[in-house]
Amino acid sequence: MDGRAEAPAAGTVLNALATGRGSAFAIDLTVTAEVSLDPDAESVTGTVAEDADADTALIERCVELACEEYGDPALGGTVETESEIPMASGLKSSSAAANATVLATLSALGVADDVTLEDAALLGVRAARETGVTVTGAFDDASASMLGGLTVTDNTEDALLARDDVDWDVLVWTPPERAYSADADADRCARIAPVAELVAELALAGRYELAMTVNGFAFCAALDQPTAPAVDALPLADGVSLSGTGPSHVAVGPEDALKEVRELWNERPGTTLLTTTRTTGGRVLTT
Ligand SMILES: Nc1ncnc2c1ncn2[C@@H]1O[C@H](COP(=O)(O)OP(=O)(O)O)[C@@H](O)[C@H]1O
Ligand SMILES: O=C(O)C1=C[C@@H](OP(=O)(O)O)[C@@H](O)[C@H](O)C1
Repeated sequence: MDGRAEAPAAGTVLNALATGRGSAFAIDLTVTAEVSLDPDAESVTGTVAEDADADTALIERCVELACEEYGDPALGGTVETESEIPMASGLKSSSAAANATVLATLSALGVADDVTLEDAALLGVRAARETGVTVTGAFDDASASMLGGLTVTDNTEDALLARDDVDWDVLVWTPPERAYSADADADRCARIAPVAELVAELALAGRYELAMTVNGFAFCAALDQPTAPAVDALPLADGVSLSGTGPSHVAVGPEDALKEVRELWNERPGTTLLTTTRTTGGRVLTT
């Protein structure tokens, strides 16, 4: 009973830590998960290909919950992820790893076609809450990764408020530091709720690029992240924001403009990457 699946990373339009409402868009960097289920195995053992010391509780819980809900809770086995997404950098590696793992498990159980992508994403959100890797559940990030395109959600109710296809070039700057979302200062984020309300209104009106720019300045202030990368990017890009709780930043706009921003961001420590949005989200792969 084997299954394989992939799911993409995402960038932020609205960070949900202020009000519970969030918005994110899928980008073309992926996590692949391989699951092998075994009735004789006593538990689920996870491995992260790039990092032998990484916390595997999230992906192990995803396999367990998918077996409990759609198969046999007594099943054990293995899960291994292989990822292009830097971990704990604001690019939603946790949501993508959870989504890929849930889909790979459903495929191993032979029920992937019977479960909607939204329900599969909600199972990953449950696993993320249970293993403490999230503050709000991060259904904004999970839905963008699983459904592709751009989503707006209310994470307090795990409700999908809107989904849209966007077709953007995307520049990502990833500093060398890591920032685990579970460690973010949620109380300071809650203080900027009036700005987050405005960002939600802009996003629900389809003014995504302006929404993300306002989000970026506000959350950089709340989370003590630098605003200079946004000031570098703003005259050139259509939108720029701190992604999630950082430290990565994302900018969207015409490719030529993003190449100019890249030259400025390349002077900072870390790496830059030019990619695109993705309208397809999580999917089962052949084993
Ligand atoms: N490739 C992966 N495989 C397994 N688990 C992962 C992977 N990437 C992230 N995670 C889980 O997600 C946690 C990081 O989540 P988080 O701080 O929210 O970062 P991000 O912003 O990248 O989602 C890790 O500690 C780990 O539990
Ligand atoms: O844990 C959470 O509830 C969230 C974490 C943040 O993302 P990162 O995990 O990318 O920092 C944020 O953008 C998201 O809206 C909600």
